[in-house]
Amino acid sequence: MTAIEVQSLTKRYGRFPALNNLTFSLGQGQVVGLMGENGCGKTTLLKVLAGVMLQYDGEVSILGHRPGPESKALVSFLPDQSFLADGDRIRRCADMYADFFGDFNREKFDDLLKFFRLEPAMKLSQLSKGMREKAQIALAMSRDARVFLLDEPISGVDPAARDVILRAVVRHLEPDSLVLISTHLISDVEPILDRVLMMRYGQVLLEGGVDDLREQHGKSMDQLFREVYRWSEN
Ligand SMILES: Nc1ncnc2c1ncn2[C@@H]1O[C@H](COP(=O)(O)OP(=O)(O)OP(=O)(O)O)[C@@H](O)[C@H]1O
Repeated sequence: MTAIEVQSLTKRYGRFPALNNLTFSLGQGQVVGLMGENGCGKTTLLKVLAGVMLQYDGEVSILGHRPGPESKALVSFLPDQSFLADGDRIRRCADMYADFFGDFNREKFDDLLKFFRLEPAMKLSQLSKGMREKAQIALAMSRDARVFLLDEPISGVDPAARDVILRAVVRHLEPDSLVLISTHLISDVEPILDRVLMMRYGQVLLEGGVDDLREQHGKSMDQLFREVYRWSEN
């Protein structure tokens, strides 16, 4: 079944189209890398899909729902900026998540905390950047959601932490879930990707299955990304 269907999506900030007649669809049961240069529209797209940005032109459907309360119940969104209050402890963040989201799964959360070697009593203000990213990923991935939208979940953390975070992303994934993960760290993310969606100027530049693209071009996604963007400049 199609998880995300986007047709002729345009989102303007003033007169500037951050998303420009964007069309694509993504099926369930895969991990998709959303890639592209700074400012190509990745965060804007994720915000529209997450239902936090409701003013746009075009058609967007998440498992058959327009972005809104019904789609939000099925979508777990990890924004690119920290959404947790510094003064809180991890335990309190989990309680708030459980209050807010009916599909919050405490067992998954406890497992992910252990996996990350984090303690419920830890205060957010005392966590390093990498530990904080881990706490946020643990919260976002502990929902029994159908679609996960992760905006740069491993930016600014060391390579070992990136690896652990990515393993956590796929740890409890249901076979029919879709994960859309935006990143500039392509070679780090590549091992968990089934598909890539490369964007430029608010449009799709290249889309395809990772195995097919590798076979077709004989290149890693990181190499392909560099090449595709070089071609499109000429
Ligand atoms: N609130 C805003 N007001 C005006 N312009 C905006 C706003 N948010 C984003 N933009 C512009 O829209 C375009 C797309 O921004 P967006 O943040 O979606 O890109 P991105 O691909 O996520 O970039 P990055 O890789 O740097 O995170 C950029 O040109 C940006 O300057």
